[in-house]
Amino acid sequence: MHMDFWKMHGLGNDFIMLDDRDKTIAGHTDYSDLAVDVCHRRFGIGADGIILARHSDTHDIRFVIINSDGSEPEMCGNGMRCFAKYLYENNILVKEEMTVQTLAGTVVPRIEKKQRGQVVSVCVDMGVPTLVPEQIPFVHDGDRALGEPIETEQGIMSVSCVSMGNPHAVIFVPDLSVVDIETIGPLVENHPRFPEKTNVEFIEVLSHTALKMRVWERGAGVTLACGTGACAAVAAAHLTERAGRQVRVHLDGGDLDISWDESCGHMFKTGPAQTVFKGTVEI
Ligand SMILES: N[C@@H](CCC[C@H](N)C(=O)O)C(=O)O
Repeated sequence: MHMDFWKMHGLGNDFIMLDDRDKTIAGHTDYSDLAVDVCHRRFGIGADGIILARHSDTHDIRFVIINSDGSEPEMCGNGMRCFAKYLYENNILVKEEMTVQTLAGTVVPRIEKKQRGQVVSVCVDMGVPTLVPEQIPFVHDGDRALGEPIETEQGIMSVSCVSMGNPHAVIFVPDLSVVDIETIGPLVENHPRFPEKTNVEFIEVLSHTALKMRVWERGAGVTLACGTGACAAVAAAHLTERAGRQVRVHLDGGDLDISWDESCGHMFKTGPAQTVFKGTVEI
């Protein structure tokens, strides 16, 4: 079977976008195996994950993401901006604002900027960050979520556990350039206190309005950016009085603007979405 795809990225966090509204891909392959195969950087197309557009009975559309290791997370912030652009430019959903069903609940991307009919920037209502144990699977030591000490073979570190629908462990560091992400990232991701594993964000606070972040993603390893992670980092930074509510997060792949609305409690994330190439692959 031939499968059409768009290869897209949001700040270098890259995805293979698939239109699976009629579930034509099902029956031809297992989705988890498909993700592992096509995301492979040498034997496949290469990506951090695949994203499927599916029919929804309750929302404009349903969003499904599968990490490059075949696991299915609840949400993806950078992928959501690509998703809105993919739907809009493919005439699947020509709406400036759309309601999207995800495993993390309803997410609302709004197309911010277009150039010559093409979407270049999207603002996503990412919902409300939470620290409650039911939302962020973490074996709590007491009732803290911020600055929780966990022990790894690299020593004791303080993690702030934030859910954006998917789990995040935010670690504040004085100097990001000396952090060994490839070693510490997987130790925290797979730490027994995170029964569903976790994404791990390393944050250097630059000012009250700017954070520098590098990320180790659950199911994908080091990526150039993570949208849900940037929101989790701003939540943790604000709640610990390290930052305000309007913050620019500098990532390896570029910048995201995060705004945490005080009245509704929602986080809004604005950034670019880009198409790399379009193609067809045999599965
Ligand atoms: N890169 C994404 C997050 C993708 C899912 C994550 N790896 C997980 O397993 O939760 C983002 O931009 O949010």
